[in-house]
Amino acid sequence: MMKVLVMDGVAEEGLAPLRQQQDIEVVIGEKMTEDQLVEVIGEYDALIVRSATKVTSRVVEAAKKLKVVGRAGVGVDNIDRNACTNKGIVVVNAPDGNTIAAAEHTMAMMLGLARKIPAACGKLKNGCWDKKSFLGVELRGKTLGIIGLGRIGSAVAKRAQAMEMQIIAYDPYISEEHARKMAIEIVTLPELYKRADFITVHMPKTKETYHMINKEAFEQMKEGVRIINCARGGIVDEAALYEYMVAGKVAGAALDVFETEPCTDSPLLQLDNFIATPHLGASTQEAQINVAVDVAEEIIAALRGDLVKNAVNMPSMSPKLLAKIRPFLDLAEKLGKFQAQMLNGRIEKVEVVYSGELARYDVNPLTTILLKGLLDPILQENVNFVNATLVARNRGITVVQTTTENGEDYNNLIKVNVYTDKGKRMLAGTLFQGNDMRIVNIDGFRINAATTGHMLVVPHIDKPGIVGKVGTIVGDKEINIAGMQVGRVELGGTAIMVMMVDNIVPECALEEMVKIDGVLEVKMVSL
Ligand SMILES: NC(=O)C1=CN([C@@H]2O[C@H](COP(=O)(O)OP(=O)(O)OC[C@H]3O[C@@H](n4cnc5c(N)ncnc54)[C@H](O)[C@@H]3O)[C@@H](O)[C@H]2O)C=CC1
Ligand SMILES: O=C(O)C(=O)COP(=O)(O)O
Repeated sequence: MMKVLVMDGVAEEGLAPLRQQQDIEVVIGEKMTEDQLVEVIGEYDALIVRSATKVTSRVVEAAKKLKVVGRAGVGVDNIDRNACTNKGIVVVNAPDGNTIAAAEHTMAMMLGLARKIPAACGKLKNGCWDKKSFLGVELRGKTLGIIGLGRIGSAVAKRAQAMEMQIIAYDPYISEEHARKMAIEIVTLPELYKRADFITVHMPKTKETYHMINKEAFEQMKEGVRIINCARGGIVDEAALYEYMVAGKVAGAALDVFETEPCTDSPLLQLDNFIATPHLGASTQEAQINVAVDVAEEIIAALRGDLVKNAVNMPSMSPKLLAKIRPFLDLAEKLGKFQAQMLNGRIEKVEVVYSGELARYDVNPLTTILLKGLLDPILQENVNFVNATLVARNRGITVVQTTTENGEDYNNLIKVNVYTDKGKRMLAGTLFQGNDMRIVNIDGFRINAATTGHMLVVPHIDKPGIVGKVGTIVGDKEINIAGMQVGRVELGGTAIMVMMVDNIVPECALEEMVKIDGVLEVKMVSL
């Protein structure tokens, strides 16, 4: 039975797919300290959190069976991704489910600021009918500066356009074409600060974005600017914001997120023109069901060893791409595993060439799984789809990946050259119609071998008697020979024999074979 710990009040409706699994037990956790989580995490195979639970390196280290951490939401800054990656734990999020909720909350904040609704409401509830103090401004005709034009930023832009605002945006990672299609003007950050009446941020908290809205930024802004942060606490420097609000340069600010959460004692909370909500951007019924369902499906996929769509620490892919490349993933892993058993010496470089139809796809996931196949049998540590690239890099292995339209004689071909301190090995495989996986080349010798079972790979000098002698040794060990292939380039030169056998041939028999005159090397490969 696999156990999933669900924290932070993830919507029950969304957990139904998990509860339907016969072999998965769902445990709803109460709020825990780091120490408490460290104590219990060892029993769990999966953990689901929102933003409150911090999945620190200590928690990850204490995990014994943990395979996946799911974030029922977007931001994963509360999860130590590096620690998870090192340990081969998948981190998944649910990036689409709360976009509208966060965008609508941003609009609510903007309107609340423009019309001072919270302060007016508060005064009225205290028995004061004050019409004079709450003269507002209209959104129509104002310039909205959006920093971070991703899912939420774009959804905010669309809604603000309906309010007849002019939208300018700064996002160094999106194309101008994308912005132009949405009738948004891309500008530099200083220009955005200079022109915007309202500024809203919608990017992750990173080293780059931490305190991005600081004194220096406020200095460049318009008198009377209004600031909204429904993204992450810390993007706006709260001390600087307070200073510029008190000085009157910032006419109003609305924060849904704070550098330290929960936050109940910030001096900002004393200011009338400051609006705050306790990290409610994603808190709609709809969004909570969406993200819970999405994350539950991803958790099931990860626990079953299937590929997940929204992994944040490994190559993930759209269902469409996944459907296309899934059979190639199996082939790539087999090629890696095959090469691992053929190698002599320390791996220095892995070169993967994808050709034919493969040149049209994103082949990064193929290289990752090939590395997993290659490194997992060799290394003591657990190598998987999450940490394979990192493990290779940490071991100083150079990985080169190229694509070419020219598939030689095949519709598709994956060729792997592995360079070690003892030389180079080449292996190529293809997928024929009907997902028939084949090894078609070993070290330059053309063959046609299946990618399952056990095989003896014997490079030798092409001369009579060798195949028979190898076969006799196999037979003496009572091992059945299921099939055989010989690849050679020229008569009397070197050749390769691939003998399919029903069982693993013992080491002592391999030693006997190496002594046969003309045998150059003997490798036992099991796939
Ligand atoms: N308050 C809440 O409850 C919620 C907060 N969020 C937060 O909102 C933020 C945005 O979420 P999404 O739009 O879904 O993410 P996204 O990944 O679709 O968009 C983020 C955008 O920020 C841009 N960006 C990254 N670094 C930047 C930089 N230095 N300067 C300018 N732009 C930069 C990226 O290019 C990307 O276009 C995240 O931090 C997320 O955690 C999301 C949902 C709810
Ligand atoms: O999805 C996000 O990034 C959020 O910030 C939502 O946080 P929450 O799940 O409401 O704690």
